[in-house]
Amino acid sequence: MDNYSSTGLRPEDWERIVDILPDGIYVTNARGLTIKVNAAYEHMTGLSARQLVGRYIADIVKEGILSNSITQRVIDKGSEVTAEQTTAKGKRLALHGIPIYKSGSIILVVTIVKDITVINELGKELDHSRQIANQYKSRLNELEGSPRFVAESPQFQAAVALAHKVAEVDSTVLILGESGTGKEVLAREIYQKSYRRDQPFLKINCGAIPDNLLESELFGYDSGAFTGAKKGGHMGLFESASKGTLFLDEIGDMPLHLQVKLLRVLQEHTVTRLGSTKVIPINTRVIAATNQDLEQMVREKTFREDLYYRLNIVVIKSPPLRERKADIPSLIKFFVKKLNAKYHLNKQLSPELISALMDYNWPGNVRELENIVERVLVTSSSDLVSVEEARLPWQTAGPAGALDVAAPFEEISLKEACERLEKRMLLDAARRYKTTYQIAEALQISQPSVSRKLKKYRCELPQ
Ligand SMILES: Nc1ncnc2c1ncn2[C@@H]1O[C@H](COP(=O)(O)OP(=O)(O)OP(=O)(O)O)[C@@H](O)[C@H]1O
Repeated sequence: MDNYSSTGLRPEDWERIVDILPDGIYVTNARGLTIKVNAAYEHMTGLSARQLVGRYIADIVKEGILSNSITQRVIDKGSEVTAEQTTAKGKRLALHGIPIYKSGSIILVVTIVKDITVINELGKELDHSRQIANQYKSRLNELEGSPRFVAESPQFQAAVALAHKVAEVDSTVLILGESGTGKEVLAREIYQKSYRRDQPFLKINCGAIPDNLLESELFGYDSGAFTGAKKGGHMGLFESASKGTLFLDEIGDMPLHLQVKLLRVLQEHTVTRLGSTKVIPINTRVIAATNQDLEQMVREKTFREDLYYRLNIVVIKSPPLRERKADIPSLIKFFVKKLNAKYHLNKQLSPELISALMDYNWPGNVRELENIVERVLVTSSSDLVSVEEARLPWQTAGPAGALDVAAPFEEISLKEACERLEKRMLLDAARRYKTTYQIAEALQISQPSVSRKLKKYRCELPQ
């Protein structure tokens, strides 16, 4: 019993089925003699079965009826071949030629033809719409007069100018500065001004995730690289950000063994997934940032010297807010506008409050200012918030025994006031920095004085 009779279908039924398929079908024997073309093929190419069936494909091409033959290539190669062609009427066709074997020899070649004109057009339209959307987005930002950040002081303007300059080239950039000074803002600005702005910007905080996870996040892994590895593997951030930009925040926290791998990626522009030997070329721009003293870390051998020199080519310094107070009023305006919109408020800070904010030395930099403005806006009841209503943390006695400037002067001695202020500043710095050397630098006193004072006030550095 053959297949036809077992399914109850006769050869002419198969012919009909082939003719109602939406894809074009072109069938030849092993020597290229055309056996069958279906109706969809005729429709797509404008050729009739009569012109083709019973004729050798080589002759059809010779006569210029078909421009080239995928069938011939399948016969020559002995395996599947795919190609794209444009017809005389401008239709875009995708062709897939498949050899059918019997006892080790080709008996038939079947070519499936799909009309991809519409898909191509849609793809082009989508790209075009995306481009227009992006243009409108940036135009809208300009028109709304909503800059992405504030750069009023000459110090921060210089950092932004350098960011714009290096945006044009692909070099690796290192951004240095205390926490909360706007290192990420600068990294995003480099990206926004680069030709990579329509590609991804990915960010990872090297200090925030465990070492083994950081490794697979950055470099990816192959299936079977370790127990629990995802089937099919996992693309790392270097690969995902290819053509785009990868921002490596807190680079100083990257463990030494990963620093070696990072250096290799930066030098060779290739990445090798964990558990694999395949070398994958990448085109990822790297921007790194840290608030740590990398030079000191190199001396202490916790940061690789070769990587440091590789990263140290273009360095942008993000200055602390206390060194660029000219930015404070504009930053306040910027945050007030943003937060008013976010919380549907219509509040302003009084000139006295703004001047009190100007007087503070901002150990937590712009992030601290942003947080305080938010707290002041959401906790106050008046539309014009006064200094008293704002209850700024450094002006009210906190649990750490902060100096209460609102308290009547006669209640405490000058010595006590100085000590309270000293303790408060020291506690603040101890929360922010990891070593007594960093605290000394921030407070501009010697390291032995820091150690002595920490002991005096029984402060301990976080482990
Ligand atoms: N010049 C600026 N204009 C407007 N907002 C700013 C500016 N600089 C910083 N900010 C805001 O302050 C906050 C902290 O900035 P950012 O995250 O860039 O600092 P950072 O130096 O990268 O901090 P960290 O070292 O802790 O990662 C963010 O919310 C950011 O939007």
